[in-house]
Amino acid sequence: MSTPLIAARGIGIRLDGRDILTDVNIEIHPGEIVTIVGPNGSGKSTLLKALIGAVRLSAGHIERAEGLRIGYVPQKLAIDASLPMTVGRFLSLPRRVSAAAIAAALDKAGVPDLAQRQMKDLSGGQFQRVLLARALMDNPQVLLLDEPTQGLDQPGSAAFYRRIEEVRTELGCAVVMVSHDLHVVMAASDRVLFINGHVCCEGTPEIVAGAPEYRALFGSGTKGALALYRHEHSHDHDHAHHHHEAG
Ligand SMILES: Nc1ncnc2c1ncn2[C@@H]1O[C@H](COP(=O)(O)OP(=O)(O)OP(=O)(O)O)[C@@H](O)[C@H]1O
Repeated sequence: MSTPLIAARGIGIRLDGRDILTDVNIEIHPGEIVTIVGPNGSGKSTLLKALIGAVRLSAGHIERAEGLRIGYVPQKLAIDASLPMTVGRFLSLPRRVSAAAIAAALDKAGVPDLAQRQMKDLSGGQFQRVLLARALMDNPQVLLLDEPTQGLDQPGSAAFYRRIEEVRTELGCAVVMVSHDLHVVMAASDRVLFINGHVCCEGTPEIVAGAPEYRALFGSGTKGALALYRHEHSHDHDHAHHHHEAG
């Protein structure tokens, strides 16, 4: 197996005296799509932030490939509606980039014509695409997305995930995302990590969807959707899957 781009080894995170994550191990390999699922408050966003190095660990460590380029789409980004700012300007923050680089990033995000538009006038779906464009600016080897389709309707989020798969194919980047859109995500992921303060189970979407921990929480309703959306990948994955004791 390839050398991981990011590897978390036995990490723990304690915030305000509470253990949020305990003994989490995760490896991200080039080109794979990994989805993190779990109930509200289970530590998904915290895990993503830890992977980019934005949260202090209370145990374990994280290894990143040297010079690793990371793109990150945060869960929330509030922009003051009274502040006039074009999409192009937004993509030029915090450091100035060329108009060509802006156009290329918007193109990759699937919204080539938005550069002159005002940020405050964008629809929810367009806004998410602009955040994606920003994350793609530096041609990342790993793209991390925290609930990127919240607020989008079903066709909107399906289109977003299709774009993510295309970006993965075009750039060859790994994708790590947190999502509640279980149907679509389970179908588009190579590997799923179900967390609830620790890794409850992980493996292919089929393995996780069939795991008792997953079914207890989300039911078995994704089965039909999986069959519907699941498609053949042109490359092989030989990731081992593990079950961990919950609790
Ligand atoms: N800065 C912080 N200080 C203290 N507690 C925090 C902090 N950030 C997050 N938490 C707590 O950590 C737990 C995990 O939060 P996190 O946002 O990672 O969950 P999540 O799985 O992403 O949830 P959701 O699905 O609701 O977005 C929550 O109980 C949250 O209140």
